[in-house]
Amino acid sequence: MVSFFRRKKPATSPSERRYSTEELAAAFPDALPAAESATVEAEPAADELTAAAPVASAVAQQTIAAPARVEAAVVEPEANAGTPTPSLEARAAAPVARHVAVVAPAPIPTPGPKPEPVIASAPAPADDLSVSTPASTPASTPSVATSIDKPAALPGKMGWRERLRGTALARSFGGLFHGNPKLDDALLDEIETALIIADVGVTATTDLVEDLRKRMKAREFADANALLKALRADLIALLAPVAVPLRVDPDAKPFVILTVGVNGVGKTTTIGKLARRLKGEGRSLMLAAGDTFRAAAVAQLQSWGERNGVPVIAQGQNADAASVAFDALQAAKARGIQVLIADTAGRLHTQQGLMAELGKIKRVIRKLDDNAPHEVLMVIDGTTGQNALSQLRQFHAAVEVTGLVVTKLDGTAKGGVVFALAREFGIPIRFAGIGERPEDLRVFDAEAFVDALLPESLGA
Ligand SMILES: Nc1nc2c(ncn2[C@@H]2O[C@H](COP(=O)(O)OP(=O)(O)OP(=O)(O)O)[C@@H](O)[C@H]2O)c(=O)[nH]1
Repeated sequence: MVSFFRRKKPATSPSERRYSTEELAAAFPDALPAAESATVEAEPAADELTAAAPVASAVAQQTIAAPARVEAAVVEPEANAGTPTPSLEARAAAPVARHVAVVAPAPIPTPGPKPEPVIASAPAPADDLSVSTPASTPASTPSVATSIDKPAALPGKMGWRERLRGTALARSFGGLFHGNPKLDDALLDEIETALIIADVGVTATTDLVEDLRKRMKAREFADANALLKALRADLIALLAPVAVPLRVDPDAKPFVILTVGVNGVGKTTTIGKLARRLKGEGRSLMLAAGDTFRAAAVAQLQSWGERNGVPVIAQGQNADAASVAFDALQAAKARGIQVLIADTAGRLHTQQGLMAELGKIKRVIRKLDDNAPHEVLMVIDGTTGQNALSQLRQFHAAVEVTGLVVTKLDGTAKGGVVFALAREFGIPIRFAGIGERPEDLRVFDAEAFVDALLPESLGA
């Protein structure tokens, strides 16, 4: 680890690295133009990729204006006004409609011709989850509205590389392996630095680098390219055990997914994307608007549900999140829904009272189903770095997290925290968020992720 303090800079600064059209063509000989490639291997909701149609400017304006309209759509349940909330046991026997506001699904627009791409001048507001397909827009598949100034991710592994190119790890490795470096200790020191700076964590980094050093000394690598291949295999081996996709148990009626995480990590957005994916797989869905702290979060889900034909159970702002989840589960059972996704308010892992509330949500829904929630999905912001580890530790202690979504890996993420999470917890990473568009929620693919961080070969 001492070597971390005595190493030189890569010969080429990662930020200076540019890829020519020829280099890209050579790197991706099989790549099709985005419009032609509608299918992605290992991506169950391949239909989402076609839903990535660029959004027309009119739609963009509608989206930005949406919050006002959405606010009006929040329905306060009449039964709650001035009436004391009955005990959960009493409510278990009572008709669902007394307590909940169910947003009736709107008819699903039929897919039509794609609008011409128009680049919006400004990104969408931070909490803009509402669907960007107003009724007056030429029919196109509704999408969760997010920032609209970025091109859609390209399908398949190429999409990963495109989106993760900006991460610290990808830039460091790009610089390091550019121009056939010598196979020596200095190269290993540089790799060590890159991994530590990218938040892979000291232990994981030391293990990786020392293994490579031993093999180098044993003359296992003919050149730096062989070392790069070995590094790739080691990184994939670290992630492979956690690349376990979410499996919806058809016997769970409904399969309940409880989403948790700290503020602003992308929970509500992820729910929209996930709901879209599950719906695309032909499952019946219901959403529970359990983020009762933030009125906009309730409105986001309601608006999204309305436009996508997905019922949303909501109560007023500041309602008891456990009560919302309970009502939703009761309603989902009554309707024979296959998947219920419950949102929760973002909370800091250090806020003991709020963390305890998560445990309460779990206990309350277990009054209706001993096995619920079937998945406690924690959303982690990939830009958080090592703090993500303490977040997961606390949430896991409170609600026993069963799956992770690491979002914003496309942004200013360093990329390494995914390895640190995998190594320390071994909890399945179900999805990776590599952009703000619906199709950018990808089933986590260890190979695609590692390949997006490493150059394809020396000199690439
Ligand atoms: N670049 C990028 N942005 C993302 C991704 N996922 C979510 N976001 C953005 O993150 C921001 C916050 O998302 P929300 O869904 O509102 O976060 P939240 O966790 O529900 O927030 P709270 O309700 O405050 O806890 C939004 O601007 C999203 O568009 C991703 O994978 N990449």
